[in-house]
Amino acid sequence: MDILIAGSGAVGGYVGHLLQGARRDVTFLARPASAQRLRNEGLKVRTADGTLHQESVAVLEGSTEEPYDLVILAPRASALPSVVRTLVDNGAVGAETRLLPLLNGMAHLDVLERTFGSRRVLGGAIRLAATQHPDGTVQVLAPGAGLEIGPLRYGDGVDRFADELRVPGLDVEVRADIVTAMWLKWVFIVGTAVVTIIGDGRIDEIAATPTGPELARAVLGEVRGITATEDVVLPERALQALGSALSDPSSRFAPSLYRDLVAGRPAEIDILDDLALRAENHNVPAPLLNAARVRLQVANNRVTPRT
Ligand SMILES: NC(=O)C1=CN([C@@H]2O[C@H](COP(=O)(O)OP(=O)(O)OC[C@H]3O[C@@H](n4cnc5c(N)ncnc54)[C@H](OP(=O)(O)O)[C@@H]3O)[C@@H](O)[C@H]2O)C=CC1
Ligand SMILES: CC(C)(CO)C(=O)C(=O)O
Repeated sequence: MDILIAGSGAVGGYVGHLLQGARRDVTFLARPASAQRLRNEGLKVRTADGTLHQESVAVLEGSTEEPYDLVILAPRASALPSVVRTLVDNGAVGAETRLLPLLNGMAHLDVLERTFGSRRVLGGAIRLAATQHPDGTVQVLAPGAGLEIGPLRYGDGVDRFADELRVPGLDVEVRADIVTAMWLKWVFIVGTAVVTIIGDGRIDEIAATPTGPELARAVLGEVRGITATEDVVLPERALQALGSALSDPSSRFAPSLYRDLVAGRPAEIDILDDLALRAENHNVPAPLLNAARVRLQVANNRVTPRT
């Protein structure tokens, strides 16, 4: 199966490394500077045990003669439009190609379905903690990666792709309710981001303060209020688990949005913006979500000044 991975950053790079390690046929779609670096230096991945893996990888140049069987999308939300344009222009997506987006959030699904048609788009959510250093090295921060994949509107062939992606290091689960799984992952990242951005610390540090648990409860309340107006039913058990995760005194967790904020890197604020927009559209108050957005936007404006 020919697999194209669009984006060679933390997610795309690590998934590509795992797939290539299991001899899957992987090619990267990258912007010119990253493509050049991949060709010159190979893909560099430092796994959670500290080992640096450096391996040569195939990089797509120009257009392709044959469409790919599977295109894995791993850019940040802001880069999706340019990735989509490239995929349309270079012929990588054919009638039988399936697209598997691994972005956080849900907004990308509309873009992909509108551009490529619903039949080609699968649902996906990846759990991993990784980041990309300025020299291109993908740094895996914690061992283990889990991928949930499932049909969005059309169920044909998901198992075939799941089997291809089931490689050592990537725990793949097929979910009939992938939309719910994607929502749960989204509210997990939003909830943990709002708590850690406002509290300015890891979950355990915030939980240890007198009013940390109250902040966690208030954030959960906001998330409940927003999701209650959406076309998705999130299981009560899962929402309770989110509540526990937001106030777990033993959790050293901080999501990538907070890690980026602390490291002075541009953070993927779109993940919060999309949920805030849904709240606004349904007149649901979201003061904590909006407070976190202010802090993140101010920080983003400093590192990526508007032109
Ligand atoms: N990091 C994590 O632990 C997790 C992230 N996610 C989600 O996965 C998505 C990707 O995140 P992450 O991997 O961290 O982001 P990174 O910033 O590490 O990687 C994004 C990659 O996309 C590339 N890119 C940008 N524009 C294009 C383009 N036009 N064509 C091809 N490639 C392009 C960038 O290349 P360039 O070097 O040229 O800028 C970069 O390599 C996000 O939605 C994130 O929320 C989900 C789970 C965990
Ligand atoms: C929540 C988590 C760690 C799951 O992979 C994530 O997506 C992120 O921090 O960006």
